[in-house]
Amino acid sequence: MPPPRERKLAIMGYRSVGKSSITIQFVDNQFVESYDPTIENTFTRQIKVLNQEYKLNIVDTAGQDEYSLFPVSYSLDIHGYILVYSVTSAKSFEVVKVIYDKLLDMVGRIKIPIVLVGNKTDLHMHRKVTTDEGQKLAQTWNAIFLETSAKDNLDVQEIFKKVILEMERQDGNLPEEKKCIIS
Ligand SMILES: Nc1nc2c(ncn2[C@@H]2O[C@H](COP(=O)(O)OP(=O)(O)OP(=O)(O)O)[C@@H](O)[C@H]2O)c(=O)[nH]1
Repeated sequence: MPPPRERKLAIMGYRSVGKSSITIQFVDNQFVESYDPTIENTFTRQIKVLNQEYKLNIVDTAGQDEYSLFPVSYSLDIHGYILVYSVTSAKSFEVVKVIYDKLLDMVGRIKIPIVLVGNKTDLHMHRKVTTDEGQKLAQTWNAIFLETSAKDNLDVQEIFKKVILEMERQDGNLPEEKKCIIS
């Protein structure tokens, strides 16, 4: 067995979009209904993707708004980013765009593994951001897009698998997706 590859991820987004809930659902398989604003927490979980073990260190960051300075520490030694908004909050969708722009400025690289996540899909009646809007934004970033519910544990694991695959792809360890096959 090859040794686990250690990778560090940051999960960012506006306040109360479900960053901690996604992380805790992934690490502990549980959902907490109460709201406790995060300052900063780091979680660890090992996960196997394509026969390779990964030790993920996940930095659950404090909620940001459009005026927050992008913390310099989140631009160093982070292998991938999970940018979260809530499908019930148009404001959180606007803020995630601002965070993305700051991220690009700080990191100074065009190619960064990013997964854009629209969380809280279980709250159908309160939806303010359509799937199409999320998908289009991710396309402009060349990022991966997922809608999730941390409450229902819907596609939460997928976020972390996708970010690992994207890291490996950008490192040249996976073949580019074939868009067109001519035989
Ligand atoms: N219905 C529903 N509620 C959710 C979901 N995810 C999170 N919540 C709730 O939303 C509130 C905020 O969740 P957190 O996970 O603390 O959000 P956060 O983004 O970490 O918040 P900050 O630490 O302030 O940045 C809590 O009351 C959660 O229970 C979800 O998928 N569905």
